Amino acid sequence: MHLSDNLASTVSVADWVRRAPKAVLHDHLDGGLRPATIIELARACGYTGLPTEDPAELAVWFRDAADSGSLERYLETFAHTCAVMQTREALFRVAAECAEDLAADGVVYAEVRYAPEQHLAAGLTLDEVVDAVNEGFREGERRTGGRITVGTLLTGMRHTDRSLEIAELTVAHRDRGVAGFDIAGGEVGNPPSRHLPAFQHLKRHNCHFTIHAGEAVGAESIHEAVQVCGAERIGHGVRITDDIAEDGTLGHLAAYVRDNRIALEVCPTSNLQTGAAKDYASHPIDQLRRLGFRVTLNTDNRLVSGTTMSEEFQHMADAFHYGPDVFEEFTVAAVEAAFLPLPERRRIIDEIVRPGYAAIRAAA
Ligand SMILES: O=c1[nH]cnc2c1ncn2[C@H]1C[C@H](O)[C@@H](CO)O1
Ligand SMILES: [Zn+2]
Repeated sequence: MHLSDNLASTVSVADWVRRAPKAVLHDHLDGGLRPATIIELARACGYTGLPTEDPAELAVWFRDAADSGSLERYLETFAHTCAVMQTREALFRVAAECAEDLAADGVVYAEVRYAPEQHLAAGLTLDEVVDAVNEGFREGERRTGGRITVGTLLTGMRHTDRSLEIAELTVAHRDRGVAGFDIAGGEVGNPPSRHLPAFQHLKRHNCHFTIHAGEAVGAESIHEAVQVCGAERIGHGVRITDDIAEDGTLGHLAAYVRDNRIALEVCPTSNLQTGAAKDYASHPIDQLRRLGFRVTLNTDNRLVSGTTMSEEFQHMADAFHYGPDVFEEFTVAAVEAAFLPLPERRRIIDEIVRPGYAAIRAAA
């Protein structure tokens, strides 16, 4: 009986969830390719390392390989996607398809990130990589009839030493498709303060940035990201719970993050795979939103985590019985924290997000 009850609620939620306007701030370009595209691109560039040439099997392979409880193992799967994203044509195609796939899932605003330094193996320059991805996104937006707006975040990898260069690249391409900067990769042993010159450069040029922190390492990593480096948002950030007592009392860091409205880019399915959370029902997202944190809901990596924005909504609806009001709250929070000019954020909220949820409530 329970099973069929669940099924009934799943079907009805899925229907309106897909139509609901969504915003994603944390989605990796190289973690969200279509499996069939990877296979075609691998053939075109002569990459022979794929574990299978069947698209359905490949999708399952990524999700399973990433589902190890370890961030380091999760990250190993990106060797396959990056291997086939080394030419202008491949980057253009992957970006265009990314915009199409997000729009088909009801995403109206997206910030998609990738590490330009990982796409130089066939001879492209950093500028050529950025131009190819931006042109692909413009093409994808056109194909969807303008239903989605996509900005990019340029990621520096925390285990390499190119972050200042990538920060300079971000400044050079700002206002031309690049919305900001990020630091990603293995967190253990690579604290954000290693990349201080990059953050100082961005600050000097009034550029936006977010930092992956509080995923594999606890509150001290979030402290560095916010207080030493000056992050405006935190990628994941779920381990801020280290600084929250069982009775909900906030420590000074947690209070600072909440009271300064620093957005948490929460990615529940990814957290389950990397071991940052045990299961959906005990995921801290619900506690954090109840405590007043600026919580946004995200995919992280649609292929690698085997998810979509609609599926993340669905998991949260199943775990916490959320309805349209909470999803509207997450979406408004995301657009408010977007690396966009304020009037543009307000326009998306007032003209797209609010009316979209009003229509869903009216139809219920
Ligand atoms: O959740 C993540 N944590 C840290 N690094 C990540 C995560 N998801 C993807 N990455 C890495 C792997 C990609 O190659 C890189 C740039 O998108 O960012
Ligand atoms: Zn990420």
